[in-house]
This record gives sequence, C-alpha cells and structure tokens, in this order.
Amino acid sequence: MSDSTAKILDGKALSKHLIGELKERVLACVERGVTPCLAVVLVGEDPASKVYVRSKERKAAKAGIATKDHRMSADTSTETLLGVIAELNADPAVHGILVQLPLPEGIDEQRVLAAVDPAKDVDGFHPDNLGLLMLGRPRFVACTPQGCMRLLAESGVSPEGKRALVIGRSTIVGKPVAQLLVQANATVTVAHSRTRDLEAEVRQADIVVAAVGRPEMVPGAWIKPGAVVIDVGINRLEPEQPGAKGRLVGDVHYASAAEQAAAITPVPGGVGPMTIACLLANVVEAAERV
Ligand SMILES: Nc1nc(=O)c2c([nH]1)NC[C@@H]1CN(c3ccc(C(=O)N[C@@H](CCC(=O)O)C(=O)O)cc3)C=[N+]21
Repeated sequence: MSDSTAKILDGKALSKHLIGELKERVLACVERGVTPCLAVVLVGEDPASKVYVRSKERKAAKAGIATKDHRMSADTSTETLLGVIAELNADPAVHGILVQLPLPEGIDEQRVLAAVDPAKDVDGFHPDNLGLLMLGRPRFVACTPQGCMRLLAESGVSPEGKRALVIGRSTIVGKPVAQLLVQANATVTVAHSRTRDLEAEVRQADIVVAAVGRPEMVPGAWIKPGAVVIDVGINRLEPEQPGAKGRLVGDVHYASAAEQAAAITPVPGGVGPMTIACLLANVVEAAERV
C-alpha cells in the first residue's frame, strides 16, 4: 500500500507561471525600444539538443523574447565558432548568448565558454560569472541550479540549517547548486562517483539534489522521511518495444521516493521546464541592464 503524501513540485506549471510573469517585463523593454533577444548557437546534429533548442525557442516566443538561431555543422572549428561568438558579442540587438552543450568532440569548450561576453552569458558558464557566484555576488546564475532552488522554495521547506546532499559535481549543475545551497545556509555535502557510502549520505539528507544522469540510481528506501527531493536527471530508458520511445526517468526512483519525501520533483515536468524559465528570465535581465 502506498501512503504517498509527498507534495509534487510541478515545474511545468511553475515555469508557465514564471514565463507569464516575464511578459510584462519584456513589454517594458520593448517600450524602451529594446526587444530582448537570445542567440542560440547549436553546433552539430545531436537530435536531443535540437529538441531542447526548439523547446527553448517556442517558450521564448511565448514571453515575447526574440531568438536568433545559429546552426553550424559538426566539423566547425573552434576558431570559426569563436568568430561567431565575437559577432554576437558585438551585436547590440543580442542580449543573451547560449552555446548549446555538449559541443562536438574537437572543439575547445572552455575557450568557447570564456569567449562569451559575461554580460550576455545567460547560461552563467563564463568563469567571471562562476567566480561571482562563489563570491556570493552572483550576476548570471546557471539556469538548472536556479530552477532547483526555485522548486525547493516551492516545497515550503527552508534550507537554513538543513543537511543538503548534492549528488554530482558538474560545473553546470552540481557545483553551482551546492554553492547556492551554502548561501541559503544549508549544510552541504557533495557526493560523486568516488563517494564511499552514498546510501548513508542520502539517508541523512533533509534535501537531496540528484544530478548524475543515471536512471533511478537512488532508491526511494534511502530517502529520509520528510526530505525534499529535487531530481535533475532526465534519462531516457530503452524502449520496451523496438521503434517505440523509451520512458523518461530521473536519477531517483520516483514512485518509491514519493512515499518517503515531503516534496519531490517529477521527471518529466520538474527541473527541466524550470531550466528554460530561468534561462528566459536571465535573457530579460540582460536586456533590462542595457
Ligand atoms: N548551454 C546549455 N544550456 C542548457 O541549459 C542546456 C544545454 N546547454 N544542453 C542541454 C541541456 C539539457 N537542457 C534541458 C532543458 C529542459 C529540458 C526539459 O524541459 N525537459 C522536459 C522533457 C522533455 C522531453 O520530453 O524530452 C521535462 O523535463 O519535463 C530538458 C533538458 C538544457 N540544457
């Protein structure tokens, strides 16, 4: 018998609400003669990336944000890509620049990310913006970590004084979300592939942020009763029938975790849509600063 009482942190609904709220700010920009514009740079043919990019562009349009698409072939050189970024940096009509990751093999990702004008770095991946976050003076904060914090706020549980566990230490999610949790006065542990006893860490955590990209790796039985679970993983399982589409699951086993947790994000419909809403909010912020 399931006695699931977990509050479902509905990222899809919340992101709709946030994008709706952006419309007014976009209008205020437009009245000053500034139409917020996001340039999206997509290198190569990764089908999943194409889906994300399309979804971003559709939602941008809903908020009244313009988008400029730059598709480049997978064999593009780092130099050519740097040239495109220099043009976008210099273009006053462009307020935000997003270079879709991962970049194809052979492109120097660090050089590319560092080349984006930090004032247009709506992904928050430029070393300046990562540094400002570390200093507690954030300018652009990476979108997925921001989305996680927004969903955590939605749970009604304050991170202050709580034990927070971040599983994963990537530059785009794990590290920045750990930093945001520290700034929210949580006691933060970062677990990763070399962590000796992940189960023991999870069992102690009042807040779990899972960002490893391994389908259902955290069983619900590990979740401390009353914890808040923020699941960043978006993993597509092998389809049950050939030709069918596999199911999307998170890094946490949702059904069993929902029986333990006070609040939990679903996959899909949790962190993913919030990432896009936060990206668009960053674009509007960049345009407002002009
Ligand atoms: N520079 C850069 N910035 C990014 O923010 C970035 C990136 N590169 N590369 C790829 C990842 C992935 N990403 C997602 C955003 C939303 C959903 C999303 O909304 N997913 C839906 C499900 C979509 C589906 O059905 O496939 C959901 O979770 O409900 C997923 C993935 C942003 N990324």
